[in-house]
Amino acid sequence: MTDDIDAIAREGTTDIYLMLDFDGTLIDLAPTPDGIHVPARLHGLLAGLHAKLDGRLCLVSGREVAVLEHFLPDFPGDIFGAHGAEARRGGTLSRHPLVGSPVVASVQSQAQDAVAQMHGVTLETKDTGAVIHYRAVPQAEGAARAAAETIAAAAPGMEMHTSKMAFEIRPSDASKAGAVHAIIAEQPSGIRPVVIGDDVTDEEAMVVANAAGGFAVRVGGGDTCAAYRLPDPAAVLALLESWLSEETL
Ligand SMILES: O=P(O)(O)OC[C@H]1O[C@H](O[C@H]2O[C@H](CO)[C@@H](O)[C@H](O)[C@H]2O)[C@H](O)[C@@H](O)[C@@H]1O
Repeated sequence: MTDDIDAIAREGTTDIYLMLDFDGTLIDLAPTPDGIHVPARLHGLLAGLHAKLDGRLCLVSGREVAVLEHFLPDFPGDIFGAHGAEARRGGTLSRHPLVGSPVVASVQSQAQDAVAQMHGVTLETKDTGAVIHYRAVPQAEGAARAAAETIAAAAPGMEMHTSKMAFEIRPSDASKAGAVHAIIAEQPSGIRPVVIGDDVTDEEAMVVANAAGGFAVRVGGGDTCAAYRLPDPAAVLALLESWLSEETL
């Protein structure tokens, strides 16, 4: 494991397919999901690198595709959203079969009732499920977890997943690993998948990238299967800038 940004940069861009997480990787975490700040230079950086990589750059995020389109309106690449339960590929959006279902509606309704009982805990709804956030009241973690587990256990086809100061109920067959598998299956041999992420939800994608001959970069702390580590999103942007400015032989 190394946190040497230069060592990662030397991996080069000639044969990589770059898969980027959003929160905590490209942008700093914030008190609320809507409270994030997107650095102005990120837009041009992603567009420039997408072009340099001949399109081999995508987002793989827990956020919904529509939310990512809101924060990154000019992003030209493919977007895997809602932990792989949604995908915008070549401009066409596909969504998990549970979107719009009574199952998801019931999950959201129960989650709304649950957070109403927990002071400071908030609800983020997605068309694929619900997220119970306790960042403002860390002492509510146990109650939030119990509520999310109970709701998920009663929802066919859904599971509870742990995120940063949050518990999400989402389709059990959706994952960031599935997104990486889909990309790899389309690429010619010799292209190395590269996953950069900060959370436990990114680790399953990193495992796939490693197994396919690529590599991963973990942002921040936590156990990881990644070969590299960077301290924060500022370092990730510096890496991307380094890759963008490298001379291709
Ligand atoms: O896969 P990601 O792109 O990293 O998205 C993961 C989740 O990110 C968001 O929640 C996290 O970031 C918030 C803003 O910084 C923070 O307030 C929250 O505590 C974090 O859990 C987003 O709200 C979720 O929907 C994403 O699944």
